[in-house]
Amino acid sequence: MPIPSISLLRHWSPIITNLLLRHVSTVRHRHLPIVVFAAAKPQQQKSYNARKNFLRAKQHTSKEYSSLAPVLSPDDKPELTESQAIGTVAASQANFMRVIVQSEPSRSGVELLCVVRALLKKIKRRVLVGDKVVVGSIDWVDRRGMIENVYQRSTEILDPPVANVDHLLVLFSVEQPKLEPFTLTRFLVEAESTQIPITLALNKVELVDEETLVGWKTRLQSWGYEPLFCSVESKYGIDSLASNLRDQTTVIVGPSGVGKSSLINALRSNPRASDAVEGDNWFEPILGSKWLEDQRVGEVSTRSGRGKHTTRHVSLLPLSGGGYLADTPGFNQPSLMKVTKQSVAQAFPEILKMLKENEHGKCAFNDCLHVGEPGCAVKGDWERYQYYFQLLDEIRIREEFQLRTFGTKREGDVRFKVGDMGVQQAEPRLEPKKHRRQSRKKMNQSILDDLDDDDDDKDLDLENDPILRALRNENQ
Ligand SMILES: Nc1nc2c(ncn2[C@@H]2O[C@H](COP(=O)(O)OP(=O)(O)OP(=O)(O)O)[C@@H](O)[C@H]2O)c(=O)[nH]1
Ligand SMILES: [Zn+2]
Repeated sequence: MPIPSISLLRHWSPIITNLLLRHVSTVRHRHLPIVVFAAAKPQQQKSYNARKNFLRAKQHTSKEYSSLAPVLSPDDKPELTESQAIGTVAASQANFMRVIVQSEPSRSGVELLCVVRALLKKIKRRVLVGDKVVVGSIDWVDRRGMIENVYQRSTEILDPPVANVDHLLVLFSVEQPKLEPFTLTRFLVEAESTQIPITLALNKVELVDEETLVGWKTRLQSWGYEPLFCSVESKYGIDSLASNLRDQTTVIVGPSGVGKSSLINALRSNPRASDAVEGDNWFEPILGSKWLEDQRVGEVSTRSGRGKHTTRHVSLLPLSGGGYLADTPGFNQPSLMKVTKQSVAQAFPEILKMLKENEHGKCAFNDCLHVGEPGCAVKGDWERYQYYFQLLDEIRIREEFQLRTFGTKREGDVRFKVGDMGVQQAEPRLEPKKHRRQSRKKMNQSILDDLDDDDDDKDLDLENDPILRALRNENQ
């Protein structure tokens, strides 16, 4: 069984270049404009940068999985050979992925350093941290393997790119920095728009008196949230947070300085959670693996001053009690890119409650924006109504700008790409479906043709391979 090695990367590069060239010429052929944000007026550019690509999550529908990117369904249990295993991608670095797999027969977790199968790259199937994958060609001694296939994702957030996140922890501090209700609302609206379950926690509670905390609790309850209080400093509330995160993949979201890194470290060294040491989530790391080390709280200021162009590595840190925590506290500026004028109301529990309690269960107009239309079920006597107005206005301005610039206001119609050096680009989606199918057919064929030359696919059962079968089927 060959061990995937760095020499494989050399082998892939002409294929990838070839694909890139093919892609570029397709775009040119259609005379479609590629709009680059840098070309916007300074003011527009600024507001767009500020709204940069934050926490956009996709809830996948089966439609989004074309046969060009076939995935294993969550219930698939492929028969595994001795050199295959199923695992979770815990970190990605350059061309390697660190995958934690269950090794047979001991069933304990083992870290493997993996490359991604060339075919997956060719069909542009991105493997993300958090993905559940099938690893093959495993060398159990050298801890090497190759990612052969990916399972369907339940969710996908894009900044940082993590698959299968099933919990968002929105963390703020009561003081240092002071809890600011509008900023908190922005983060909550962004988090709600992903439709991933949320926990709201307030840190640094040892800095304020009991009365202040009770005040916040009542206030946040009226917003529809049940906040958890904690202090990394005094260890207050860390145990209940730990049990809240158990067995889930959690991303911590919150402004700079509230204590996200500190909390991650505290949770990972929590003695209560470590009762389960060498239990559920224990695995054997590769000697010298650095990605598992503690978050440096000292790195805070460097991180908050992090340039847009810096590459960020995301890793999922296993919690000893079970579950994972994403280690990139990267969400400092909610962009609200995924939120539309019509959907922003869905992110306010107060509005949802008023609609539910209304005798008709809705407003008189289906497209009611709840800004005083006749027959509107949303009444004005609630604290965050002004914030709702403010956000609605901001989103309206963005949608109008998109309409002028891209000829579409739906975020889903514009693709955002982080190009070289992190420059953000947007381009309209390629519209004509027929054309797309045509070129996809050609691409499928060229992938099938290319396969004969691929060393790393030689060991696979090409006849029965699910990905290849799907490509062939589509071309029939
Ligand atoms: N008083 C007090 N300070 C805390 C507490 N938790 C964290 N801190 C301090 O708050 C500062 C910021 O903490 P970090 O964990 O780096 O904050 P962060 O949210 O990761 O910040 P960014 O990395 O900039 O997003 C550090 O000086 C911590 O020591 C707490 O419970 N009480
Ligand atoms: Zn209404």
